[in-house]
Amino acid sequence: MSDRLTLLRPDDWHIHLRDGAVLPRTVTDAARVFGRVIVMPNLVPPVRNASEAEAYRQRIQAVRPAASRFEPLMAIYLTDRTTPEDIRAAKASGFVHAAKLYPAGATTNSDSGVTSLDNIFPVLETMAEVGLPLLVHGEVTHSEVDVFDREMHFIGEHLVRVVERFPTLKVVFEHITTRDAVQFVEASGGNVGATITAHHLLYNRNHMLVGGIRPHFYCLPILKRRTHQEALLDAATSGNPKFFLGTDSAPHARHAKEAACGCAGCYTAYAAIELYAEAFEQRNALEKLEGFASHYGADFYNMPRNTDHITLIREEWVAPTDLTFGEHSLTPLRAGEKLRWRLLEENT
Ligand SMILES: NC(=O)N[C@@H](CC(=O)O)C(=O)O
Ligand SMILES: [Zn+2]
Ligand SMILES: [Zn+2]
Repeated sequence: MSDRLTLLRPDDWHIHLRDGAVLPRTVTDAARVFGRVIVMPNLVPPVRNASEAEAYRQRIQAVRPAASRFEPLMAIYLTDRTTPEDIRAAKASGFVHAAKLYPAGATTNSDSGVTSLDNIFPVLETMAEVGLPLLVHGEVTHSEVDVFDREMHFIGEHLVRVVERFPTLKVVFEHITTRDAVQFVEASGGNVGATITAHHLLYNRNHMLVGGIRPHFYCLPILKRRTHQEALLDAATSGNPKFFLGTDSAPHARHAKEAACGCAGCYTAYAAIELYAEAFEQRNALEKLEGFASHYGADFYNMPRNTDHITLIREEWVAPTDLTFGEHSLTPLRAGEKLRWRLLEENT
């Protein structure tokens, strides 16, 4: 097997760059490899419309590494008060590429999210009409539903209805974590796709809970049992273009994760493509990585694929234990452990 892997430059279709003092960290790490990223809008307050997205985009562009062609693709955050006019303005902006549905209370900074899907049906109608994809954090929020079952319940309770009612709406089921989600996406039309994170391909809930509770593996949707991890690996390495790369790299300062009530989110942007390469290699499917990482997302969003390349070499290195994160520090996923692939910095 080759020790060198050259890929068309990948894109990340789901990332959290945050804001303010931590932007140099998140943007520099993402721009190392990714040509374009879909920037999640769950700031406080959220990015709700084209003008807020434009201001945020400028803050991101201001910290791009010199000479970088890194392009942030913006998404707006749907609330109960989003209007069809907001959608039309977002589409007309040319830099907003999606709208994100956070069920209120489902995850980090989702308090302003949608309380009932029926509230946004006129908005979804307009999105279908103008061709703005819907990105979904697919978990129900009722307290009586077990946290491990929240994604599965979301499919039957909400997603089936949305896909039936708006058959031309493009929908991305974000950061899927279950076999149920894989099967739903496989069975749906070509307008329905899904992103898969590196951490859900590499880990299951045992990694988080056996031998001690490990807060840096805690994210939402939460890591599931191994059989679900296997279903995600099957989907990602299948060559089915409905499944594509979205890291969900979601940094929180170390003190906010190593706490009595720790935040959800794993930081993978510093080594994202290297982690995906490990997952694909475990399946002897490295030849499927380029489609997943560099072709299918762009195709789904009707954007041109990138034209330049990156190269990974098989060479072990040790992940940092500590990254600067504004005035705080950050523990990345895999901190202090070996990684099997390394990015060759000069590109081909
Ligand atoms: N994935 C996470 O665990 N957290 C994300 C929010 C999200 O994508 O749900 C975050 O913003 O921290
Ligand atoms: Zn989410
Ligand atoms: Zn996310």
